[in-house]
Amino acid sequence: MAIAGRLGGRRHRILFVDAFDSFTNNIVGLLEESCADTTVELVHIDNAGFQKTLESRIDQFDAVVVGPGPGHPSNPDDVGFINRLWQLGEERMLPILGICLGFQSLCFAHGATVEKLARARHGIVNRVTHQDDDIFSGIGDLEATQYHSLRANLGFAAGDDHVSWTPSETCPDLQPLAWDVDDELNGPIVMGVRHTSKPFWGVQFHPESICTNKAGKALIQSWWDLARDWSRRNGKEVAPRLQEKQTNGTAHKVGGQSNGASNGEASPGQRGHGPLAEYIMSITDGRVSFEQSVSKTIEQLHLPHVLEALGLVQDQVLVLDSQGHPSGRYSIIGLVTPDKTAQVSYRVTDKTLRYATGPTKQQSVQVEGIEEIWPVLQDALDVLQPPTPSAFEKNIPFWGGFMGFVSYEAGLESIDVAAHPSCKESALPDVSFAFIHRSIVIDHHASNVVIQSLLPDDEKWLATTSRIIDHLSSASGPDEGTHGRDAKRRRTSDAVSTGVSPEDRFLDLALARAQVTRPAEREYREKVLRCQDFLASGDSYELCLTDETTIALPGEKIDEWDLYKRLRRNNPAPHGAFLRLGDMTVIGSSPERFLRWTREGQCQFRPIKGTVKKGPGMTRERAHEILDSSKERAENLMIVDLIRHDLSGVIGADKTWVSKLMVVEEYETVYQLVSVIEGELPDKRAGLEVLKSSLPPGSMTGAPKKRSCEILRDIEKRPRGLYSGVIGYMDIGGAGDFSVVIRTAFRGSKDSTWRVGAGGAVTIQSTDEAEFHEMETKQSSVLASLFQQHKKP
Ligand SMILES: C=C(O[C@@H]1C=C(C(=O)O)C=C[C@H]1O)C(=O)O
Ligand SMILES: NC(=O)CC[C@H](N)C(=O)O
Repeated sequence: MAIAGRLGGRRHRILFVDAFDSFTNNIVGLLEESCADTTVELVHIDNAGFQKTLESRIDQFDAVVVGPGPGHPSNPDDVGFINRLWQLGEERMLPILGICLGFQSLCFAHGATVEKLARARHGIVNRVTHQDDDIFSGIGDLEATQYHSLRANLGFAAGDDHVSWTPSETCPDLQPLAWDVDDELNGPIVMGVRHTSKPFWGVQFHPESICTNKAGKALIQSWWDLARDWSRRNGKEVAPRLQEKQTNGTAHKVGGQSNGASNGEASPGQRGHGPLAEYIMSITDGRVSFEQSVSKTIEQLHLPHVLEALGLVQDQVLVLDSQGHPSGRYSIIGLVTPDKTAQVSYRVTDKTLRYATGPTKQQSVQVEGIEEIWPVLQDALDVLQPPTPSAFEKNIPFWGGFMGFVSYEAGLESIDVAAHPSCKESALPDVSFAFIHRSIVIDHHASNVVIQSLLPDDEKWLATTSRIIDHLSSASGPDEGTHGRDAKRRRTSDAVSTGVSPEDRFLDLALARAQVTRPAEREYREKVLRCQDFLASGDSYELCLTDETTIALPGEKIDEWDLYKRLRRNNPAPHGAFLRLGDMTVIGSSPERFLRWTREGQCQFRPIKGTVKKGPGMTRERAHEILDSSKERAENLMIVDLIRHDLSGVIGADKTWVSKLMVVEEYETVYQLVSVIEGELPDKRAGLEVLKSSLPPGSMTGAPKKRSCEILRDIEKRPRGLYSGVIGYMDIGGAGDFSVVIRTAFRGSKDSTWRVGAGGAVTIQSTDEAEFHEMETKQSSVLASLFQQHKKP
């Protein structure tokens, strides 16, 4: 076996062939971890350059791993050049391991039919039966995750209900090595094979999944040992190359351009400072003040009172509001200052970046043909980095910087999926941020408030703001923003004592004339069934189907702030948002954090997948029982594996871990299943790179992400816009925090129609009826909150 000392820093090379799966980087990480002294290099199945010179390029590798992916091995678009690998001549032969689609393609090339399962197995964790032989030798009991719709049929006699360990007449060259024998509906499914004379192996399951037990890693080690043995015996050892080891799990890309998603490839970055950074600096004549901040302890502070007292609710403003939810700690108010606050926006349809100060739009600048907006934002953050961070309250997550949102379609752009053509009709921005100099951060746990400004000579504003807040905290009543046991009682008493205010009466009058258009049940259920056709054919493992409800209020002047206060009162959630930014107004109460990163370099995703509605007869215990079912767990597992892939593509699999797997959390109207995926960033700038590389949020797409988004676009036939995007901030100190835009209403400032998206993950185990009701539950958690003065007890 290769030992580091003998190799003297030289490394073996494994080629990973990526069929655009969403678990690729997890496999790359597992290979790096399991195969000593090895570098993994990645090529996409459609890489034209690589295909042209495949034979000579393959010679430079010790082994190949052919990965999973959507589709069927008989479809050239799904497998690209994979089928050619099984035809390599004697002189080019090398060890190859196929995983899932790669396994199916091995079987297909050797005589098997690849057919649909009676019921697809996505996110199912099950025992794999093997004979402790070949690559399964010494690995112990194997529990493995499966993500497949198709099966390889090696041609054992129909009706044969017991497994075979010898080749069949149809596939004489393939020896079965493992089976899943527990699925009554599908019967025994072959889970592993080896070629009887060539160094080809394949497994139907996913050894890299978070729910595959440690035998998954042992299997990869065992394969690598056999692969190395074969190479030695056949005089095929490639001289190990002298190479830098890359971060585990972030494979080098081979062979130049591919037609696929960027998959975490580093963007070129900019030399010097770009026009946006210069522009923001010019607003303050190149001066930035970092030291002015006032911190005070307050007992009771009601966020709406702060905004109202400061006169912020009628103009442009950004509020990230934890809405008094026990798990939300901070609320952040970003102030838009006329002629000082740069507002930056970008639309995917015209690829034009626009920026201006404040709503006056004087000095508006347009930059066309923008390739990527992310380096432009990073550049501006770099310029404004505080030189002496110690002058700031360390615990305050936002010191100043960009606050705003990114739409679903901007996320599609980053994975190279074209938006639905009707997107062209929308005038709304896909990326919109304001560079916030003045902000107020309330820490509801520590009961303090910090008033901050990055503007030079801003003492007067700090003093005035401070005085107003002082006055409020001494005068205010019970606080919605407090947490802990009393929070709920206080909220309720606050609500009850409020009675019917004039604002509420005014809102009711306007809302009574609203035209609400909801998704039609029949059509939604048909869409669920269409999704399931794609799940059954192997094109997707999970599809987060969504639709939109519209609330048209033609001719009605509605107070958006009053509407928002209703939403936060009736449906509080930790990631509330009230944004009046550029041409958009947003009111939301999202329960889901997307991604947060700290200045110290920790990052965290918190996907929600699995929802149970509260109601008569639904106890906490019953909700736990339902959320513990294989359907709900499968939904969640797929997203956890997907996010592990997204994150490790940037920071490496060895810096990525899952700290919570499928825990039940309670919200106002639903119970949800939540997981937490964490990582360690190499530097401050990596936060933005992780954000960009992980959009759109996996919990809103399904897996594999790219193919699933294409399918959803063609089924949903509408732009999702801000819904399914993210809202949050990136601060100058290097921290960031974004929530997933769900349970949210938004509209363009010139539109009289509010849009409220809602949906849920469709899996093969879903029923169209239940999916429709899940979508309705989520949609009505927003609608009912807007239309009712107070939530019915
Ligand atoms: C699609 C929505 O929610 C997403 C889907 C969930 C699910 O399928 O259980 C849960 C939370 C969100 O990630 C929505 O709220 O509209
Ligand atoms: N995970 C996979 O590679 C899936 C392979 C194939 N598309 C199937 O669904 O069976």
